[in-house]
Amino acid sequence: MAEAGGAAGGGGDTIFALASGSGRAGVAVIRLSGPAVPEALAALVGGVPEPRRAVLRRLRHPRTGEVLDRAVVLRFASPASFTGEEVAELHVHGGRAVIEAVGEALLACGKGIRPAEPGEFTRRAFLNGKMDLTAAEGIADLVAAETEAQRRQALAQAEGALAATVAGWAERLTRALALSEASIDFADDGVGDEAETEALALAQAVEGEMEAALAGARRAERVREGFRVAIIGAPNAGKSSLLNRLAGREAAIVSARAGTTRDVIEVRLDLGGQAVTLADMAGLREAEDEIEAEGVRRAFAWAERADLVVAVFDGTAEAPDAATRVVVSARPGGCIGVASKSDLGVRLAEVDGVPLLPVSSVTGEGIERLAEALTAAIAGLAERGAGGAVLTRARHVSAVSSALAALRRLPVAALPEMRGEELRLALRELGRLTGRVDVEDVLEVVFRTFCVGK
Ligand SMILES: Nc1nc2c(ncn2[C@@H]2O[C@H](COP(=O)(O)OP(=O)(O)OP(=O)(O)O)[C@@H](O)[C@H]2O)c(=O)[nH]1
Repeated sequence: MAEAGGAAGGGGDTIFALASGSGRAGVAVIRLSGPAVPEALAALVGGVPEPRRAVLRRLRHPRTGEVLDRAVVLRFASPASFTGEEVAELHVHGGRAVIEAVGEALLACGKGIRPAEPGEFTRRAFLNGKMDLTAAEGIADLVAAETEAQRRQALAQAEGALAATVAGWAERLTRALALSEASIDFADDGVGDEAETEALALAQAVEGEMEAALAGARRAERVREGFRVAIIGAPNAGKSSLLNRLAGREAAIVSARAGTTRDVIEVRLDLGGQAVTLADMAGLREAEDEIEAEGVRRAFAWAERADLVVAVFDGTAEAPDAATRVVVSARPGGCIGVASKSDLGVRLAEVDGVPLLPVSSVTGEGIERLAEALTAAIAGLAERGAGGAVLTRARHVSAVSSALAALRRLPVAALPEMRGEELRLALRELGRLTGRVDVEDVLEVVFRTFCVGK
């Protein structure tokens, strides 16, 4: 971390932002970080409180002396703070006017005090060596987490689970590099071969762990972003009605006219603690016009990338429709079959060995069972490949893939010098992952997604 740390973290400015949510609330927390925090506190509350002791103070405008609010003030002295800088929290009453007045008072303190950019607190924490880049990402995910699984995964990452795994890989590869170099130096003494063998063994073990981590990455990414479930079926099969029933609200338009849904309609659900994006789409058939044709194309594309498909067959029909049947047969195991409109009597019980669950969006029959089946299927997907290092983002996957590619080239590298080069390359990729090297180009990508106040 040392390379990225140091004075670069503060940039001299002192920043502030509302750290709690916007909107009326009992308490709002305004957070400050930077060298001018003690002076700002002196100007606002008439003194600099002892670190880590909550004190109740009148908060005054530094120029007019007008009392703005009574606040609980909490100060953290550098470096023992979230950002590593001087930090303070002002717990004020959570009204809009209070928050605005305090913001204005802070600006009136001068001394390079300004509102924070999104993610700037965490960015400073990272630059001051308080956490690595993966932990910073974990914090962003934790703030954004909507479900239990997301919260758990994000917290583990924020607490350094991925960083620890990567550090373990880097340590062994560094040792392999040292051995590899020693083998060049001592080639004549006969110890070279032994060192070389040990270096390769170390690299191979890391290789295996990286492969396992990459295999679990899709699952981790899904936990973070939500699993994708497509509702497919013929026009008028009852897809939109089913989506509305499952979502518990009228998200999609239901109409007796076939071909009503033309674009993909997505709703977010929490199924057993997992975030799920459930999508209703155009009915699969020969489209009657260009717009519908585009809808059908999008439907196929969405369904293809889906983690799970709910195939809706019109339960009152004598035979299953061909297009939906094709999709079902193409996804053995990745499909839940439904016979819709069960209140009108069901004639279809299974399609090509896939049992159909009778469901009625009118009476609600079977909806609970369908939700349970979906929850179990998603839980199964989330379980698959669980454990080990968790690569939650494309950025992680790309860095580990590149490192792995370098390690795979090791055994075929003709010269020991070339092997050293590959090991350095792999280490560099791991450094990018944690933010130890090439920081600037990844910083923007990582912190762009943060909210203000974090
Ligand atoms: N009796 C009964 N009618 C239903 C049920 N589900 C849907 N319908 C009716 O079937 C028709 C089509 O329903 P939708 O939900 O719009 O079907 P869809 O598959 O989304 O249709 P498209 O958007 O055209 O692809 C509407 O008239 C609904 O009222 C059900 O469970 N029972």
